[in-house]
Amino acid sequence: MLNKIFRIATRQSPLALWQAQYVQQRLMAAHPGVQVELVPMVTKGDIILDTPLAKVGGKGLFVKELELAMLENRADLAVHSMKDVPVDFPEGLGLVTICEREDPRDAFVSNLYNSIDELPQGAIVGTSSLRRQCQLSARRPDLIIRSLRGNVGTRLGKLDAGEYDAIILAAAGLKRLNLDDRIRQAMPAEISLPAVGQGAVGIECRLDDHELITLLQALNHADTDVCVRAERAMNTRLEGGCQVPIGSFAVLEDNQLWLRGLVGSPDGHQMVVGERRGPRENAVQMGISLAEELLDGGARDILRDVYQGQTPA
Ligand SMILES: NCc1[nH]cc(CCC(=O)O)c1CC(=O)O
Repeated sequence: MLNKIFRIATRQSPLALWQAQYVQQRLMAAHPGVQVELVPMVTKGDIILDTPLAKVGGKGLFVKELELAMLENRADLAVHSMKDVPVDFPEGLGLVTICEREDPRDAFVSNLYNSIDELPQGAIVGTSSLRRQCQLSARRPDLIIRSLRGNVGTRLGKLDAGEYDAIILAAAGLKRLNLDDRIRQAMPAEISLPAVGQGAVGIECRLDDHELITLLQALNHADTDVCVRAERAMNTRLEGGCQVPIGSFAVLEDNQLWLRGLVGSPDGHQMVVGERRGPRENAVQMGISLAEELLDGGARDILRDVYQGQTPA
């Protein structure tokens, strides 16, 4: 029996707290005697709420403060939605565990309509995700996409106040917060290819904390881990930040990995898609080769347009 306290740095949105408490409970249940505390923090991403994320420096805004706390030994681990974790980590920190994935799909949420296809001409849909906007507009060019930020409760509040006819949220967040009944349509990957890592929770810590890393292995979910690795490998090879609509989604079927990828323009006019099937051992290689196929198939031009001249190799 270990008598040790580990500290989880966490944001304070209901979803972030749910995820931190989930890891806290699972870690204590797996290792009797281990104590786990939460260290609640405020990040820049929580403060800047009025601007689309792509414009204020991206998803890293939600993790920097948590990473600093670990580097300065004010906390030992951080729990992230894998979707929000940038591809690079600061020196000394790394992603050591990926927990079992919740529903990876995007959820169509509305008080009036049951699916995107039911929306009337010119309906207003709330999302600040370029990936969701791209795929919605490709299917329904008539829709008006309006920005939507804030935590899950805030976004639902804006829908209920009548600011939108429908909004798109991650099914995983709604399910974790017991808001499943708000989901009108869990959108299949064919309609909305999810974001890299969507629905999965990952754990970051100091790479020299061998004791913690060993304890965390009990929470790792091998199948989710391999899927998210393939998705992240694709994203890394694309060198796409969050200014580009990118979807990447892997599933396992009898130990065969099926990885699908998408790069598009925000208006949905351009969309490059591809897929790979192969043994799970090849997850990372499949992600890289799919990214290269997408780049050659038009994604390089889309990325170039977005970044104006900074061509990925
Ligand atoms: N970008 C914010 C964010 N990060 C993770 C989730 C949901 C849970 C998940 O994907 O793990 C959400 C909300 C949303 O996209 O609706």
